[in-house]
Amino acid sequence: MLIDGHGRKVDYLRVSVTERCNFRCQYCMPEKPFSWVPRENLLSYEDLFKFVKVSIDEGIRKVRITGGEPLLREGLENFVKMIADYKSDIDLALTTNAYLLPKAAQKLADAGLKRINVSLDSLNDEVAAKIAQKDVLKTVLKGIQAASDAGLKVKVNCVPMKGINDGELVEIMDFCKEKGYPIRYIEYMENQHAKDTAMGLNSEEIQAIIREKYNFKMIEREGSSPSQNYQLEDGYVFGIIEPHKDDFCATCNRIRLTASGVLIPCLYFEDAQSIKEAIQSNDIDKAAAILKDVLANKPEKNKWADEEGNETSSRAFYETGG
Ligand SMILES: Nc1nc2c(ncn2[C@@H]2O[C@H](COP(=O)(O)OP(=O)(O)OP(=O)(O)O)[C@@H](O)[C@H]2O)c(=O)[nH]1
Ligand SMILES: C[S@@+](CC[C@H](N)C(=O)[O-])C[C@H]1O[C@@H](n2cnc3c(N)ncnc32)[C@H](O)[C@@H]1O
Ligand code: SF4
Ligand code: SF4
Repeated sequence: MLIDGHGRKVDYLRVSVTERCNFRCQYCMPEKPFSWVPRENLLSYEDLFKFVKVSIDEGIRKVRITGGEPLLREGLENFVKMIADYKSDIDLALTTNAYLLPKAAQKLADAGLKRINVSLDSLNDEVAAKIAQKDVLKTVLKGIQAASDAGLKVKVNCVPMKGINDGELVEIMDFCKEKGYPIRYIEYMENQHAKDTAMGLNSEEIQAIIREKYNFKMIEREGSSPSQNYQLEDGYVFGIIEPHKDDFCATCNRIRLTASGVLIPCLYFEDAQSIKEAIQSNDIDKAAAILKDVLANKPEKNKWADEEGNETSSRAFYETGG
């Protein structure tokens, strides 16, 4: 079992396979980042898998593949298969913008992927294009349907932004409700890579908008998910990811590995250590020791809602995988 320096059990590894992306979401990477990690600095799938194996052996029970846009990296289904074949009862999932799912969904399901979380910020062509800075909506909707048709369990992520998509939060929920997908609204997290004008809605503001149409109550959190869940009177469950709440980090069970082998203890903080050399020299004991050291130094919480005001993170979401 893996326990961090604050006594929290850590059983969830998020692995970013690339920082590149085919979208430029305003809240994540509005301009093309000026220096992508060169391809030769990326860990191969075999090396990423070696670390996933170490983590599973040490107590990780949930692995999420993310990015950048993970489907941009060729052969992702091979990586999925390596993990699924190693331990079939791992909660293995993917977070994607869905654009490349029409072709990839069935291959991923065949390789052993169980579920998928997709980003859907708007159901309006122009608004979706404004957020992603590309005409994406039709293909995204096809991708989500392809995932569902391939038997993957789908959840939808939506980042509400003031003056951009806040007028359609209920409509997006109704779409998800009809399709049977749980939706989670994510509070925008301040960071230095987002568009300067980006402004998110907090949980209370999101709830007030939903309450204009639906009554709902707060319910228990589901397993190790970061989402606080709420239930409508007809039983439909939606979630809000509320990192600005004081107790959000109290139940943190997550650690992140980047595509170049940097192990990041927290989405928010700078401190991180590389497992690249240990993995590439097959020094498994050293990789396990780095994992434990990073966990021992995992910070207690973020400072997005510090007393002195929101503190902005220099961490890029496209690099850490969100
Ligand atoms: N601050 C913070 N935000 C997080 C954390 N984990 C997830 N999030 C936010 O929630 C977003 C959605 O997460 P997903 O990639 O869908 O994964 P998940 O919510 O853990 O997935 P489930 O297991 O299906 O609940 C992330 O991209 C982040 O924006 C966390 O540890 N800290
Ligand atoms: C970094 S993306 C990577 C996976 C994939 N490209 C996608 O968009 O689903 C993972 C998640 O991070 C979320 N995200 C990115 N920037 C964010 C921000 N500033 N605040 C809150 N969530 C953010 C996205 O909405 C998405 O759900
Ligand atoms: S949120 Fe995902 S899709 Fe949007 S720019 Fe970031 S990595 Fe790309
Ligand atoms: S901000 Fe850091 S400590 Fe808090 S939940 Fe996210 S990863 Fe965990």
